Amino acid sequence: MLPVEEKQRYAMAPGTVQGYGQAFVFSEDQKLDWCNMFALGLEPRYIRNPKLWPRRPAHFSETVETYSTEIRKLCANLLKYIAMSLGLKGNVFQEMFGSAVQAVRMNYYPPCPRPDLVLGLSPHSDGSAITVLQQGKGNSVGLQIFKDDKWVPVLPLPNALVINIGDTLEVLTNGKYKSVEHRAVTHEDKDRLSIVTFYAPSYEVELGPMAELVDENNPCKYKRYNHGEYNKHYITNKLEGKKTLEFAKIRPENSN
Ligand SMILES: O=C(O)CCC(=O)C(=O)O
Ligand SMILES: [Fe+2]
Repeated sequence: MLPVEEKQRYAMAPGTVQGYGQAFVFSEDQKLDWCNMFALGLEPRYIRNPKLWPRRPAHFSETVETYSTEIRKLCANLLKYIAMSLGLKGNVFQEMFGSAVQAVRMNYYPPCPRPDLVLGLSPHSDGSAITVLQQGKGNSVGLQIFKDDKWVPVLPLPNALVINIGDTLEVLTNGKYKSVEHRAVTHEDKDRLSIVTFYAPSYEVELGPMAELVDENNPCKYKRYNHGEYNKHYITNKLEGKKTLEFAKIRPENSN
């Protein structure tokens, strides 16, 4: 691990999400999560901030590059099969997304003397279409998903990736695929690392439920919006369950 002074060179500027630090902090009295994040935008190239790419360890950038190229292919493939599972053409998401946005976040959760008092990462759904999450080898259980009104632990399996559905896919599929609310808890004497890739449409794309998935039995639940605006809304609000998806919801009072 790099010394803290070196990590500070890559510090996350307030209101941004790239670099080292804690994202989603908006007030002095907000209870902070027990987590150090390091995040980098990867694709399209213009979202990269080269000043935030650490020079040490020597192979860091190359490793991130190789890993991300493979994960990008995986995301494109998963979306192809998700499209087919909905009876749609395999390439619909690829065509719709344009140059897909890809970012990586490494979350480090140090051991926490009072896991009962503080979360590693507050409950949220991801704003992405899909998220690929890798948990450190031999890590303790930290990730939990909210299912049937309960927090359910996601056991780390050796050599397995966790795939989470994000808000964008919920909107596009008009709720057929639902984004998963999740959080991370801490451990009294074990640390934990997760490496998380977010894959989403290009910022200039206009999104809304796909026409093929809307009919009289499945009325349109979400409005059309610009993905860049949604992303801005997402990163300028604290993590709070699936609250960010409210942005896209058609409210009963203006649904007709
Ligand atoms: O550390 C984890 O397992 C959860 C990370 C996560 O949900 C995120 O980075 O969005
Ligand atoms: Fe997440």
